Amino acid sequence: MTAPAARCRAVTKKFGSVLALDDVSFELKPNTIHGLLGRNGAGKTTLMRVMTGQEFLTSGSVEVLGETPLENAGVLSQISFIRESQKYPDDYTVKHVLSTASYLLPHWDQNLADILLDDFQLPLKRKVKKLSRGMLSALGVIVGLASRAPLTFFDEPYLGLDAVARHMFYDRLLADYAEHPRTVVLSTHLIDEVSNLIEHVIVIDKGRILLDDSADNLRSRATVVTGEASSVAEFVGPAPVLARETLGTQARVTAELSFSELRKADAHRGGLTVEPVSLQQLVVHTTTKGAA
Ligand SMILES: Nc1ncnc2c1ncn2[C@@H]1O[C@H](COP(=O)(O)OP(=O)(O)OP(=O)(O)O)[C@@H](O)[C@H]1O
Repeated sequence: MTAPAARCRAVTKKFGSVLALDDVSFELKPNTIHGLLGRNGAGKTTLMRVMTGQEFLTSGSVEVLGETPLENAGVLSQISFIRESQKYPDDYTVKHVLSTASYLLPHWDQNLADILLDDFQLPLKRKVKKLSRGMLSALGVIVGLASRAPLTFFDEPYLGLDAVARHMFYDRLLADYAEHPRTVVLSTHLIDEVSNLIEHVIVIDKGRILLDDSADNLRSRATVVTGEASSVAEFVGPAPVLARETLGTQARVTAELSFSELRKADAHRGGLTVEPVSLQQLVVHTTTKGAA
């Protein structure tokens, strides 16, 4: 079995009386794009800070690439952590940021950085403090991608990016990842946008892991059934219902039924349509249930 890229064991992190992480245990799979999903304040950033050696733990242990990340220059040089609130020295230009990153990150690819600079049309000589919000996010995205770090964390990297730029980020990430597989953690609230990108899903709520499974497994957990209400009810049977909408005699029900070809054929005979549940629906349902 291949070693995990990182592993948290019973990690608890308290900030005074705030329990940000509560007995968290999970692994990051090597060469996999993970979605780290959860509501505001769920603990996503804290989890990434813990894994990148920026926070001391209250209890538990973290291993990254087989070692502790805390004050471990060797491990930290293999990690790229991109977040919106990144601070740069006051007089830094875009060029300074890129040359510092190229110096600190041994897997840096300048050719990729140049292509991305052109894609996102970032002015090399402009001071970072004069960049627009979207340009600042684009700079983070460029550093994160061109670093080609074996372990790359993107903490909501899209803030301020318009839809075209966000999709450019997703496309470039996917294309570069296909050629240079690595472990990626993407924390985002835009679940629908990234659902084709994410291979493994981790959902955190109030500092606890609620879901930790492959995106394919999750999608097959539930099915959306649409059609005449009584036929839908008959088809769904006793399966737990996650969501229900009705419009006149029509119903659209999301139920814990695995999505299969067999069910699809049955549904068609009954004049119903069936679709796999979307990741977003599943995450919303899981976190609302967790909050209840
Ligand atoms: N340095 C800190 N001091 C005190 N409390 C903190 C600190 N950092 C985080 N917290 C608290 O820990 C909890 C988790 O915060 P965290 O930033 O990890 O959430 P998040 O999932 O990243 O949220 P968002 O999606 O809103 O960015 C929150 O209640 C937050 O207020």
